[in-house]
Amino acid sequence: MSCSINLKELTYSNSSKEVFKNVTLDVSHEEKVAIIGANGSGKSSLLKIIVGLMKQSSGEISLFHEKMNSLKDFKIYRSDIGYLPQDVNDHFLCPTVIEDVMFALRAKGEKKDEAYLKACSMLEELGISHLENRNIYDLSGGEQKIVALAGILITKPRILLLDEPTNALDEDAEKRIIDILNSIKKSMIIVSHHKTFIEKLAPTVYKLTKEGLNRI
Ligand SMILES: Nc1ncnc2c1ncn2[C@@H]1O[C@H](COP(=O)(O)OP(=O)(O)OP(=O)(O)O)[C@@H](O)[C@H]1O
Repeated sequence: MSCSINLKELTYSNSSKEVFKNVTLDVSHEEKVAIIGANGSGKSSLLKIIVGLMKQSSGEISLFHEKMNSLKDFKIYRSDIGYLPQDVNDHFLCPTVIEDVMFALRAKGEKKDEAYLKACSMLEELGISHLENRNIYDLSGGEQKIVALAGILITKPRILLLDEPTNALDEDAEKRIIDILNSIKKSMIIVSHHKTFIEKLAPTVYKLTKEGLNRI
């Protein structure tokens, strides 16, 4: 089966310690994989490394069978990867919800009317139409998380890397996110501490420790 993401013996050390080593993982086309692990085990760092925001200490990353040797290589695939950070505070580029969700489509050259209609339908699908004209920085943490997800899903990336997507969400919002993510046929890596969420979404679960990534 074709692989979207291949990680080979990744090691990552920050300024004070080795965070993890021997991380090897293949994520197939349309496969959904969850990563769990203790606080500080390096889950967020691993996602940032896969998306090219941080650099591994050693080891190899391939996206769509292309080896990522430099930032330039990651740039080629930037629009193919939808990355939802754990903390979405710095993620937004526009003041209002609708403008922000439309932003990536407008940047790709889509006409304003078409981008608006697509953004409205995305907000509706995620159950947040009522937030359309709200200032993003007046929203709650959970509301901001869903808006950030809307801005990612609307661009239809080939891979989704989601860091704690249901953190701070209420039960209804979490259920909507599970239904939507289940309906999306894409490769995904989902980092979460939320057991029931993972069980409903990802058949393959790995645990990250400083010794490596092990399937559980
Ligand atoms: N900006 C930073 N500067 C220095 N060290 C950092 C920074 N961010 C994270 N770390 C450290 O790197 C290690 C891995 O952090 P990371 O956030 O990747 O872990 P995590 O598994 O995602 O944790 P959590 O489950 O708490 O979100 C931790 O020891 C953390 O203290």
